[in-house]
Amino acid sequence: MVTSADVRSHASRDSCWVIIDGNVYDVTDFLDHHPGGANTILRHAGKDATAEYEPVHPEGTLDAHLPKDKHLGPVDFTQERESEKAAPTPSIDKKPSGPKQNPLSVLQNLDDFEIEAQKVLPEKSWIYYSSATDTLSSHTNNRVAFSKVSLRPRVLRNVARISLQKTIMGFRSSLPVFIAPAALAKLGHPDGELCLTRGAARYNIPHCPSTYSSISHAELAKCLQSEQEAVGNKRGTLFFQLYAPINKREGALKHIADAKRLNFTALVVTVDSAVIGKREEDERYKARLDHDSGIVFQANSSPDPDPNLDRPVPRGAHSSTLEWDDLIWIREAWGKDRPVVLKGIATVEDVVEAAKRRVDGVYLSNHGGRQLDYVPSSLHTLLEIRLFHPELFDKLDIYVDGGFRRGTDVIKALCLGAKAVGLGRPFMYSLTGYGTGGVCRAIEILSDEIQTSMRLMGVTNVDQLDMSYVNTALLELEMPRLHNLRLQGKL
Ligand code: HEM
Ligand SMILES: Cc1cc2nc3c(=O)[nH]c(=O)nc-3n(C[C@H](O)[C@H](O)[C@H](O)COP(=O)(O)O)c2cc1C
Repeated sequence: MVTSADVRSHASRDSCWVIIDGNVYDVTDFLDHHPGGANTILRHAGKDATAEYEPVHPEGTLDAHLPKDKHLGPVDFTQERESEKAAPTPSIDKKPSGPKQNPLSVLQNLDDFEIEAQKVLPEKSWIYYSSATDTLSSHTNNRVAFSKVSLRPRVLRNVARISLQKTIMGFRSSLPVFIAPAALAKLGHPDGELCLTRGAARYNIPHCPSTYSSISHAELAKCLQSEQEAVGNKRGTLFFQLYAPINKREGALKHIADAKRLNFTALVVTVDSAVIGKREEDERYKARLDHDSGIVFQANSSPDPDPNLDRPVPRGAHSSTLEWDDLIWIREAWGKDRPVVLKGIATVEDVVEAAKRRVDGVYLSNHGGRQLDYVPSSLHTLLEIRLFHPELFDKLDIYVDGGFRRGTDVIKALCLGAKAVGLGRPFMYSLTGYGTGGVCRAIEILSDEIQTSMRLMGVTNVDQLDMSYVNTALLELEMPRLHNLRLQGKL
């Protein structure tokens, strides 16, 4: 037993203890390895951190990541007067009761879910879901690109019966759409990612949970299985999104082994996150909390980095040393039978690189505008491939995400050659407050929009969609220019 007075006396960066669920943990050495940042924990140093910890970590996190000798045992309050007990950190982030969410039947499009989510999400969670990097240029590009591609509908065709089925990373999906990896779904609903797995299974589309799922991957696999047993059918599938951890190979191999054991059917390796982007809204909010908790401000990066010093990489929550050659052992560990896809590619050159490696697909993405600023939308990169290296579409499968909100957005990407489209924030917003029902309604709306637009375009099968159905002249104006000749192999 550890007394709560003891816990209170370990409240600094040099010695940091926290209480979680009645047990005391020494997290001093872990501070600089915490993917959510050291200050996130330091704010609770010497206190009860359960209320902050619980909604963002799956069961078993402490057992899996904190060495046993740092589990100091249950906290003993008996030697204290009631008034001295280590109280939970005061809840700094409760949403004052505001307007109620509209019934799901009233919502008409995926943007409506964003409005409803903002009504109920506490400020910190809203910022986490909605924020993007630096000037928001990458984030804005994602939406703006859709307005630069118009549709070219054909008429007088029988469009009564249509098919939306697509094979996505080896899985025959009912829609050309999947749920993109997004961490911490429990911020939006206590069932967290379970809502996404259930919704995806019920509509027979894939769900790709994040490495940082707030529900454990094992629970998601169990959830999928029980959804499938309920209908006596193999509906839905789970893909595994992999961030290579700081200890790269060792950590990644452990994730891959878990993914295989739990029967995840594709491995999606995120490659755009050597460091975490500078999401200013997030950082401003956390800096305010730090200031209020008396944490002394420290700049993120040294103004004069010394390449010879072996220090943790600033903003380096995951491996910053992942390279193309690492794909060899990743493929070996994952095996040949199930697809490996690289997520976070933004240039045609990197698609060429990927095609030389043994990967099954690339997933064009600027991470919803959350990583590097001024990165093109995935629609833009698709067009680059189409113009400069169209043969790549035959060599590997190309998936996309970023700013997709409408059925017509999905159709445009399919016309340019994408196999399927991922959506991140819309599904996080859809589960917020509404749970599984919200996710189901979001999928229904998207499916309805895709079907309606296809019929109005004179198309009965998603595989018929090609460049003849779009006018890309405006977006073509933005293609890299001086670069063109090199891209075409003429320089
Ligand atoms: C021991 C006390 C811990 C506390 C108080 C704590 C608290 C938090 C909080 C509040 C967040 C949300 C993000 C933020 O507000 O910055 C977070 C994120 C996270 N934590 Fe912890 N955590 C603890 C331990 C751990 C452990 C042992 C792990 C295991 C690796 C872990 C992994 C993560 C991950 C992966 C994220 C998500 C990062 C992201 O996507 O931004 N945490 N943590
Ligand atoms: C709240 C949030 C968390 C995310 N977490 C992850 C993650 O853990 N892994 C990852 O590869 N991408 C992550 N992403 C990026 C998404 O997979 C996806 O690329 C992006 O959300 C697509 O843009 P959209 O939100 O406009 O649909 C996250 C995005 C958001 C909004």
